[in-house]
Formats: sequence, structure tokens, C-alpha cells
Amino acid sequence: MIYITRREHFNAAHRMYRDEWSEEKNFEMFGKCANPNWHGHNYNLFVTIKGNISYETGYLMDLKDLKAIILEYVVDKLDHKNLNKDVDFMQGKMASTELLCIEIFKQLKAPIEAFEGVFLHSVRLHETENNYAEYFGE
Ligand SMILES: Nc1nc2c(c(=O)[nH]1)N=C([C@H](O)[C@H](O)COP(=O)(O)OP(=O)(O)OP(=O)(O)O)CN2
Ligand SMILES: [Zn+2]
Repeated sequence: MIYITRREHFNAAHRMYRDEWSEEKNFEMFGKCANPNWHGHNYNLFVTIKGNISYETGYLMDLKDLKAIILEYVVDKLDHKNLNKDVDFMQGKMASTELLCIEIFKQLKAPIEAFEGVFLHSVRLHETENNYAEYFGE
């Protein structure tokens, strides 16, 4: 069993708030992240797959194929978008690092695992230099 990781990058805007809460309650819970003026992050995404190497190619999976999947199913949907409004798989969800990380994992699992013998191990999402979430599936 070998693990290999591909890093991708996207920029996105968001705001932490709940519509049904008052402005005061949102600020109490989320502080500056509730500011009605949206703010953005430069997200770094690390996708780790696992499986057995083909000794013919030396590859677990061609990283060009992994890149294409991440771009099609995740990055193209998130880059330069508003996470609260524009992203189909984030509709009705809080735009936190944790939930975004879980949803990205769900987006990637099937297309990656369509490759024989390849499994999605984890998704790690860095929101800032200091904060990241990591999800290994259920
Ligand atoms: N559990 C979570 N807590 C917070 C999240 C999150 O997704 N999950 N997100 C935020 C905000 O998005 C916020 O914008 C983070 O930015 P910031 O506070 O500037 O980031 P840093 O922690 O890296 O900066 P410091 O200077 O260390 O505050 C907040 N919380
Ligand atoms: Zn933020």
C-alpha cells in the first residue's frame, strides 16, 4: 500500500453567519468572520490517494489524471466563487473549513475510485497558514 498526494489551490469568498440569527448573535458567535462585507481565503487543498503500485508503470495513479479530477469536480466549482452562494455542493451549509473539507471529499470519492485499485484516503484543506481541516471519510 502506497499513499500519494496532489496539492491544488483556489481562492474563494465567504462569510460565517446564519440568516435566522440577529446581527448581534452572528457577531457574538463568528466575530469578524460574520462581517457582511465578504472576505476571502487562499485555500490550499491536499488530496491523498492510496492503493497498490503498478510495477509496469511505477504509478499508483497518473497524477495528471488526479489533477484533472480535482479541477473538474472541485477547483473549477470553487475558484473565485462565493462559497455561501455560488457552489452547488455547499448549498444550505455553513462555509466552514470543516464542512467544505467533508464536501470536497464526497465530490472526489467516486471519480477517483473509478480507477481500479485506487482509493481516496484523505482530504486536507488549509484555509489560512494557521488553520486546516482533514477528513478521512466515514
Ligand atoms: N472551526 C473553525 N473556526 C473558524 C473557521 C473555520 O472554518 N472553522 N473559519 C474562520 C474564518 O474563516 C476566519 O476568516 C479565519 O481567518 P483568520 O482568523 O484571519 O485566520 P487565522 O486564524 O489564520 O489568523 P489569526 O491571525 O491567527 O487570527 C474562523 N474560525
Ligand atoms: Zn474566513
